[in-house]
Amino acid sequence: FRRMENKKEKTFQFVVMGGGIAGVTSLLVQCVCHVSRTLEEFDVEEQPSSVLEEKFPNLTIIHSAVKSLHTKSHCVETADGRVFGYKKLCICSGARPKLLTQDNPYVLGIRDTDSAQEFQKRLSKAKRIVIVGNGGIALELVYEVEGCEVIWAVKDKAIGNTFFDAGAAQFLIPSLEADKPQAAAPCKRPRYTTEEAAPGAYGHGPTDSGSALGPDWHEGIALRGAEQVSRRVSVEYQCEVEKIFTSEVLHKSPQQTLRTECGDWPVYVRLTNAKTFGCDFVVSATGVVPNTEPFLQGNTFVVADDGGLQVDDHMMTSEPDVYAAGDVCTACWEQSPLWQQMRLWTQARQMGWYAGRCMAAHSLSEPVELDFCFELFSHITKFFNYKVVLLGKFNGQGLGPDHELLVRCTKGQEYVKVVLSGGRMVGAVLIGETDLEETFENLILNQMDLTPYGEELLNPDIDIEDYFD
Ligand SMILES: Cc1cc2nc3c(=O)[nH]c(=O)nc-3n(C[C@H](O)[C@H](O)[C@H](O)COP(=O)(O)OP(=O)(O)OC[C@H]3O[C@@H](n4cnc5c(N)ncnc54)[C@H](O)[C@@H]3O)c2cc1C
Ligand SMILES: NC(=O)C1=CN([C@@H]2O[C@H](COP(=O)(O)OP(=O)(O)OC[C@H]3O[C@@H](n4cnc5c(N)ncnc54)[C@H](OP(=O)(O)O)[C@@H]3O)[C@@H](O)[C@H]2O)C=CC1
Repeated sequence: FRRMENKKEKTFQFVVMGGGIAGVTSLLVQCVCHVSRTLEEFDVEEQPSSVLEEKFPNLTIIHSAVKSLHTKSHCVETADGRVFGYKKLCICSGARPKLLTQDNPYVLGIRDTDSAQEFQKRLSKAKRIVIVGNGGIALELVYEVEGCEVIWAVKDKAIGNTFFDAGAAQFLIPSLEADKPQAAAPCKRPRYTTEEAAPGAYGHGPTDSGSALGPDWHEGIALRGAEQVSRRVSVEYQCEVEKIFTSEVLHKSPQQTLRTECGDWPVYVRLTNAKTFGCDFVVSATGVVPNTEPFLQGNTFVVADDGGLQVDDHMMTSEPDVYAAGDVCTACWEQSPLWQQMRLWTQARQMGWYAGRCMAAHSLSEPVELDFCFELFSHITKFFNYKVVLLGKFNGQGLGPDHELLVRCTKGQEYVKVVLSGGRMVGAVLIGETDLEETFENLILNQMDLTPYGEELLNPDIDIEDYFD
């Protein structure tokens, strides 16, 4: 304790750890709070750290990873050996890909600019890749990759299990078989990217990654393989990876026939459905693990089952004066029946913003209430070139059999699913230009009894927006 006390170079009121969206939002709240207590809005834009420091005289940016945290002496030690004290600390260290196997050069994960560039480089020489996983990254890649055969291995009966049900999957599947529309709509949202990190800025090991890519990351990046084909995806349902082995192993094994069957490839993937595919490399799009390692040793953080730092309704971890936000944390407060955590850009931003507000309020001994954004889960994204809006318990999460579904689907145009519980709307999946999101968001929030409307709720001839206005 005394040794760390003596090593402290400086003690800051607030220390935010991590330069992703959660960290940036959280620290800007600190800066904004010091400039004006009433300022509530700001834009996140990429700027050199010197410009930020000039704009916010109370801000110091340190380009070094945190290698250890000493909660008892309220200080962090950076990879370059410096020690900084804090009054309040917010951990925003994000997450990293949960790879199928570690240290296999043929198994890639995608997280930050570097890993995306590596993927792009390897893809440009590839004729066939295997993508494993059934969530966000896999959904984006199978649609975007061209000029390369894709084998997509999913554990489930339908595609996209983290975002929608089998009905929505069935609606989307034909888009995988059709050609991509030529003139893609231009990206309207600003993309969130990072500057190249200074060499060694993030140390080694799990912390040497940059910030997560986030929405629209593949806009403007050519995801093209070495073949002259357009998109060619084969989905292998209800299977997992049994084994990944290289051609050297194959040469030594008695399974010579396998080589004749599968062709000559640098790496082979054996699936639990007994099929083996040779490929140039494997993309492990199998979720994330929160980056907590450097902070756990010597401290007594309560860690959730998914590996995240548990936080309460003030974004506080179990350690005094330590907050956490974004992918690194797990929301463990009593949640609104219409919200759930998913490791998403929007939630990282909301958590960062709210954590910043809580830190400022606690320092000023002011009360702070759980932010309204945690009342209702909402996510807007794009899959297979369709706008996708997810609201509330969009997949009936945690509702058991006690819920009812209403579905409206027009092939190639829209898929609308409403989840009702006790006659009230608790969730919705809207795919395509449905224009229903605002009305449904209101209906979910006001919990109006919709029993009298029955299936008319999704009658396309009724202007529902007008009706409930
Ligand atoms: C390919 C891809 C596409 C995505 N697309 C979408 C999408 O379309 N929509 C959506 O909502 N979400 C999307 N996401 C998820 C979203 O990007 C993340 O949920 C979000 O960016 C997490 O933000 P964060 O700030 O918590 O973590 P991160 O962005 O991971 O930032 C963590 C930061 O902490 C730093 N760090 C780590 N360890 C240390 C340490 N010891 N010391 C100091 N710094 C450290 C890292 O270098 C990094 O800067 C996508 C993710 C990926 C990978
Ligand atoms: N447009 C968007 O909103 C996007 C969001 N993201 C976010 O980025 C992060 C990383 O994306 P991603 O890696 O796709 O993670 P996701 O959590 O979205 O999906 C991971 C998928 O991999 C499956 N899986 C896990 N382990 C295995 C295994 N051993 N074998 C086979 N399948 C497995 C999971 O199944 P199960 O669920 O059954 O465990 C799940 O289907 C996520 O937080 C995601 O939400 C990424 C891209 C786009």
